[in-house]
Amino acid sequence: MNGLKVLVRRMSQTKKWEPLARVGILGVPFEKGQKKYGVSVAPAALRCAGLVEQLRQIEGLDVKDFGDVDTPKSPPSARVDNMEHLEQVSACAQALSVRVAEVLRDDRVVITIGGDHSIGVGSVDGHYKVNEDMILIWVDAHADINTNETSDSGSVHGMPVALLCRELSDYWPYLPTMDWQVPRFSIKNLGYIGLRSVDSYERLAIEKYNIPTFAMEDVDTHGIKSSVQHVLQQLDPRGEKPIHVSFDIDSLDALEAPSTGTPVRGGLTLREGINMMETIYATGRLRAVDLVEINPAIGTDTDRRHTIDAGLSILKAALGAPRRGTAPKGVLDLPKPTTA
Ligand SMILES: NC(=[NH2+])NCCC[C@H](N)C(=O)O
Repeated sequence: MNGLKVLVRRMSQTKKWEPLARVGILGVPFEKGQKKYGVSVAPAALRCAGLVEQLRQIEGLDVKDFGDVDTPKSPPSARVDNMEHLEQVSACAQALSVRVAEVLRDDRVVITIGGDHSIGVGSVDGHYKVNEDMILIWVDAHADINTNETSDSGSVHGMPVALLCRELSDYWPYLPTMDWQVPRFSIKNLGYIGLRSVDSYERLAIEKYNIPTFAMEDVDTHGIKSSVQHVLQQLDPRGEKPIHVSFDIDSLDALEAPSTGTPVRGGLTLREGINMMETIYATGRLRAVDLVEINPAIGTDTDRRHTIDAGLSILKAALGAPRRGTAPKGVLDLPKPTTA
């Protein structure tokens, strides 16, 4: 076959991606991956603030709320190998993984509302089961790639990435209760945006595995849009893989999203967050978004409102809400001016 024919055949084989106009929401009221009270009420707080109604306003979007994932009711277990509440974290992630896969198989973009970032183990595991070729963009102030040995806090919300990646599996001891989770996701499919609080061993891991990382200083240099485009390009130059965005609200500057457990100043503006999500939406390949670490129990009423609003804006951008508004369909002109 000549070169042209091969090219034509290859082009016709490449899947044409379009945004999915169907969405499923899952709430995960879980907070045992960190130490502060409150992050488990975020799904209820976001629903109260109009999560479902606001998403339904996006033209053509079919929104289904699948309710909350069952979270473990057992009393908090002891620390295992410097991992607080490992048993609960594991049970929650296992339940979430099953539910995420169900929503994806129903042909919907899955929106997972945490909960703390330890739930990323469940959402990414569930996504991987359906789309083995997925890429993962971890948007966060922190890298969350500690192991039990490198973590100072013992909080599992600082470890989900390390639990997920198969290349890091040798760095873990045997973890009781985690048998269900086989780390098969490859670190080669991971990218970071927004980092500005990275522990020393985390830095080592990022360098060792050459993880495409646009930390805040890189976002300053390149701008948010081309930072996102660079990460996507590095992970998937041909643009053919489904995308999972795990969005920690603390990637936003602490002034924009104050109600969160581990805030860090100097982060993304809400506009940058929105721009990032619009850019990813435009690829047509976004299939899963986690929104985690909103803690409505932290700060004042205004802090809470700003943080929840910021989260809603991020989700709307991820689902194609146009910032410039849409004109009414079939209407050709403005209403007649009323003359006095
Ligand atoms: N998802 C988060 N907010 N993570 C914060 C992690 C903080 C710190 N690196 C730790 O491992 O404890």
